Amino acid sequence: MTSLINVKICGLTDPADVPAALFAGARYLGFVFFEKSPRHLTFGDAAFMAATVPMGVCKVALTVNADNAMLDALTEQVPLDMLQLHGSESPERVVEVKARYGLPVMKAIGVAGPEDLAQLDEYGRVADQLLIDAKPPRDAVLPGGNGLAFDWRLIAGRRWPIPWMLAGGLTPENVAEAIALTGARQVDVSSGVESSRGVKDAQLIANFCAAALGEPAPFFD
Ligand SMILES: O=C(O)c1ccccc1N[C@@H]1O[C@H](COP(=O)(O)O)[C@@H](O)[C@H]1O
Repeated sequence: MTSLINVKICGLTDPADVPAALFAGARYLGFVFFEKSPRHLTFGDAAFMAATVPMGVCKVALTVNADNAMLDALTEQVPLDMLQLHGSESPERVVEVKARYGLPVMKAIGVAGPEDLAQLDEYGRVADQLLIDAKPPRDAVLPGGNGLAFDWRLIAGRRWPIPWMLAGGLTPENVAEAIALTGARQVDVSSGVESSRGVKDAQLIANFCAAALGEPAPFFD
């Protein structure tokens, strides 16, 4: 039976992370292009990993306030299926990026309180998907990928104009509850499937996907 939940494993750093995520059932793989991140990839390393991803699995490039020169080089050198904009890109910039690269755009929105929810409708008019993440602390180096959750009750029962993903502090232990509470059909994880910062763990990836998909987790010896 096909599961109704799509999982994105974000921040792959090792070529072995690709088969680990595919075997676990991930439908989206995220590659980070942000130098301050421990998951940052060179275009060459990302192209090598992306070449091993079968058709039908979405290869997502995560960027933060990237300019056209950076995105030109990225899209020329790495085969991609989607751009994830995880900075303070305006709705106008989302429109511009979509038109310039011809790729679907997923806009990340940081949520901490009810005052952050108005942007969901605004970006819902221009993006192809929304990614709802915890708003980073004021002094955070990274605008995401911090392993922080937000109060999921803020978005429970919401009507969404376009497809969306839930992210932020998800783990194998809490993802089923997060799905049940928010009604998310897509979930995104980075820190929660790492053995140390920036290092993905095949068992944790399998546990996360199994928990999201409502299946028993395989055990790797
Ligand atoms: O993962 C990163 O290093 C990163 C860097 C800059 C912006 C976003 C980043 N990650 C995204 O944040 C979500 C949530 O991460 P976490 O599970 O809470 O660690 C992640 O899935 C990425 O989409």
